[in-house]
Parts: sequence; structure tokens; C-alpha cells
Amino acid sequence: MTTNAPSTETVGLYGADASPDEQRAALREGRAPVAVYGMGKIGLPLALVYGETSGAVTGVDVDPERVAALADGNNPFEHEPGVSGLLSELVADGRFTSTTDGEAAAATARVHVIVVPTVIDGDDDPDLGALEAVTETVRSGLDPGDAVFVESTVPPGTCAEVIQPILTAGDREPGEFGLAHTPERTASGRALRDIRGSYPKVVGGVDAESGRVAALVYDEVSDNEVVRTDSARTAACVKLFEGVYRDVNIALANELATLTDAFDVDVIEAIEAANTQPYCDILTPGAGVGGHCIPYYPYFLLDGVADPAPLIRTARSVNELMPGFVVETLVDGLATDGPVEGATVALFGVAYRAGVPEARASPAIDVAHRLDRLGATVLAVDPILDELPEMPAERVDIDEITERDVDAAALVTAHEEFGHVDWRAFEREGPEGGRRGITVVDGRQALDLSETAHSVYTVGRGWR
Ligand SMILES: NC(=O)c1ccc[n+]([C@@H]2O[C@H](COP(=O)([O-])OP(=O)(O)OC[C@H]3O[C@@H](n4cnc5c(N)ncnc54)[C@H](O)[C@@H]3O)[C@@H](O)[C@H]2O)c1
Ligand SMILES: CC(=O)N[C@@H]1[C@@H](OP(=O)(O)OP(=O)(O)OC[C@H]2O[C@@H](n3ccc(=O)[nH]c3=O)[C@H](O)[C@@H]2O)O[C@H](CO)[C@@H](O)[C@@H]1O
Repeated sequence: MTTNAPSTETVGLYGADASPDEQRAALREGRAPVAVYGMGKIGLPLALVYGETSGAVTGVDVDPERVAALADGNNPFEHEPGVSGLLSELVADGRFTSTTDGEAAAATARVHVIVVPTVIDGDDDPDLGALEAVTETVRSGLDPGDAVFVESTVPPGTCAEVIQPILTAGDREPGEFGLAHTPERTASGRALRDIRGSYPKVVGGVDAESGRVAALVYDEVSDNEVVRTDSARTAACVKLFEGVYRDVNIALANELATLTDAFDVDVIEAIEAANTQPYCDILTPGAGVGGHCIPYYPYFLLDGVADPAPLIRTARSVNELMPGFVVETLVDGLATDGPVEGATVALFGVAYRAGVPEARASPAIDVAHRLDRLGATVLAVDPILDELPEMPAERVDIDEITERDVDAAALVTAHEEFGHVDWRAFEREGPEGGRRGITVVDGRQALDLSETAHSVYTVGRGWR
């Protein structure tokens, strides 16, 4: 394994004698080379934005196929506007390279940006395995003056209590290098725009100098202001508070939606009207909350917290109940036609959010398992996922689903392609030659089936 010592002309920013302007110049001129670890949905766009600024970025990933694709200038995330063009440009200019040799990248980089997956395990505990592994890689090439930025979403205290001990298990001591939490406020589908500066960038160091270096770097990299917190722990709480706020808010919307029949109103209409005054911002009810952000953040925030935190935990439970609400509603609707056992149900949308090819923690997975346990056959339709996650369903192409004999349907994720499905094709011959519809549960207020014979339940609006 080649480990090249940093070339003499590279500059460490942490504890540097150079003036801030000279440090900014060093970053811009590529004399503070950057390595970004984790070429995923966030890491790749982030590396490209660093490349726009510093002109010397190495993208590191453990997946050789990902690295090879990037080396050829092939963008794995077609759904991300602007990434393909910027990747091609930076690869052609030699300003972005990619490698699986993280140790070699760490040896030459002076700024190390970590953005690998942080998820929860089967016990809802944070799984920081990838983060710890990549930190070992960074340590192998960590030099005095280097800066390490943790972009991955992490539980509070992770930088000081998990990352720093790994980084100082070798030749380095605390105070020789910078370590800061610089959480990413980016949504898939608009990553470049968000990273460049849709929102203020929050940074917090394990010490003041780390915070200073992180603020200087991100002031150069992003167009928006930098919000510097007093510690890495505070920066982690900022990120997690944002996510938990969203989870609790969605849970309120979902609970209101489950009371649609009790209130006997169109809850969506009422929410939209309530939101017309500035002190109300109720989000949108749906079939559930997926992805590896919002469903995970409550568990990150409460990791190691013995206090009951009933609101945060209850909100999580409410959101986790929504797939069951969708299935119960579908079963009620089917009852007039026959038992759900033996029925064939079309499940539209497996990705966790419309237009994003990611299925982690998608509500659709829970919907499929519940239907399968009730004896139904599930046909899953998703036009943007390369492959389905592990779930009890037969995948059917969007162009073929209307040829199948379907007893009911549930829309869980509102991909725009579903608006072009010929929903009338699911109708059947009724008595006296009329048309008989099927039960449809619309979990995202995405469908207008008023011109069909279907019996439709829209989450938040009720039966139509
Ligand atoms: N996706 C989002 O909308 C979003 C938004 C904000 C923050 N985040 C956070 O960003 C982090 C990454 O999320 P993502 O969506 O980019 O993940 P992703 O799954 O799309 O990509 C992660 C990449 O890291 C690579 N990887 C795993 N272990 C590695 C290692 N040891 N060394 C180098 N590379 C390694 C994987 O091969 C993969 O290519 C997570 O902590 C997530 O919480 C994600
Ligand atoms: C930087 C970062 O971490 N960014 C995150 C990213 O989050 P994300 O990519 O996970 O997307 P979300 O929009 O949060 O969706 C999550 C799930 O919640 C469902 N949902 C959503 C809204 C609603 O009103 N009702 C719902 O039911 C939806 O279907 C999906 O399953 O972007 C959000 C801003 O877009 C940020 O706030 C959020 O921090």
C-alpha cells in the first residue's frame, strides 16, 4: 500500500501560521488537497462542489464499481441535476479523481471529508460501522495541520467520543489536527444546489481552532453563510433537532389524517387552510416516513438517553403505524368484494420518496409484508429503482401492470410516472354490462380517479 507523505508544497490549515487569506488561497489553489470519503448520493455532489473550489479533490469509496464509473466520468445518480456535467468537467480537468485506495488518498490530503452511511440496526441503535472504518483509513494518513470534517449525520458526541479516539490511536495527538462536525442539509434530488448554498452551513469543532478551520473552508466552498456552533456536539444536535422536528410534524399530520372519518372533513383541505397563517406549518399526511434521514434521526438523538422523551418516541410510533393504516383501509375496502386472502394487490411506489432511487426504510416494504401476512399477492411497481429491496412482492413493470388481474391497489410513493397509468384498465365487467372498479388507497394524495369506477380512499381525505 503506497503511503505518500504530503508533498512539501501542501498546506495544513489547522494551527497554521499563515493568515486566513493565505489559507483560503491555499485551499483554492489546490495546496490543501481534499479527500472525500463516501461517493454516495451526498458525497459525490459534495466532492464536486469541493472540486469547483479547490481543484484538487479525491473521491474515495470502497465500491470498485462506483470508483470505476466515476473515473470514467459516469454519474451514478441520474436523478441529481447538474452532477453529470460537473463530474465530466472536473474529471476532464483532472480536478476530481476517484480511488478505492483510501490510505493513499489520506496520505496526500490535508482536508478529510467523511460522508459515509450512518444508519440504525435491527435494534434501532445507531450503526456507525462504516464511519469507524473510514476513520481508521483517515488516521493512516493524518498529518499535523490536517482537518477532518464529519458530514455524516451522527449522534451527539460522536466526534469527540468516537472519531477523535480513533484518530489519536496512532501518531497524532489531540490539538495536532482539526476535527469538526459539518452536517449536510441536503435533500436528494437537489444535492448540488443545496450543497452550494441553499441553506446556512452549520459547523462545530471539537476545539475552537477546529471550528475556525471548518468555518473558513465552508465559507469558501458554499455560497451561503456559515453558522458556527460552540462544539461538534452542538452541531450534531442542530442537525438532529431539524430532523426530529420534521418527524414530529409529519406525525401530527398523520394522526390528523387517521381521524378524517371521525372529523368527517377533508383533513388535507383543513391543513392547507390552517397553514395560511404564519404560525402554522402542518406538513402532509402520507403512507409513512422512509429514507435514511428522518426515520433514523430520533434514534440518533436519543441514543444513550435514559429519559422517556415521550413526544419524540410517540411521534416515531405514529409514523411507523401509517403503513398499517394503509393496509387496514385497503382490507376494509376489499371486504365488499371478498377476503384479502388470495387477493392480488398492486403496490405503486417502493422508493421512500418520489423521484429518489432509494428504498431504505420505505413504508412500501412494511405495506408489502403486512399484505403478504394476510395472504395477498403483491405486485410492486417502481419505475426508478434499479432493484427492489428485500420484500414479499413480484416486481411488475409499469407498462405491464394494467395487463394483470388486480383486486386492489395502494399508492405509497407518488412517482410522477403513475399519473400516466391507464387506471381504467383495472376496471372489470360489472352486473348488467356496467363497469366495476377496484379498491384503491392513495397514500400520497396523488391520484384523480374521479372518471373511473374505482372506490378510492385518499389518506387525509377519506373515501370517494
Ligand atoms: N441522502 C440524503 O438526503 C442525506 C441528506 C443529509 C445527510 N445525509 C447523510 O450523509 C451520509 C451519507 O448518506 P448518502 O445518502 O450519501 O449514502 P449512500 O448510501 O448514498 O452512499 C454512501 C457511500 O459510502 C460508501 N462507503 C461505505 N463505507 C465506506 C468506507 N469505509 N470508505 C469509503 N466509502 C464508504 C458506499 O460504498 C457508498 O457509495 C449519511 O450519514 C446520511 O445520514 C444524507
Ligand atoms: C439534509 C437532510 O437530511 N435533508 C433531509 C431530506 O429528507 P428526506 O430526503 O428524507 O426527505 P423528506 O421530505 O424529509 O421525506 C422523508 C419521508 O417523509 C415523508 N414525508 C415527507 C414530508 C411530509 O410532509 N410528509 C411525509 O410523509 C416522505 O414521503 C418520505 O418518506 O430533505 C428534507 C427536506 O426535503 C430535510 O428536511 C431532511 O432533513
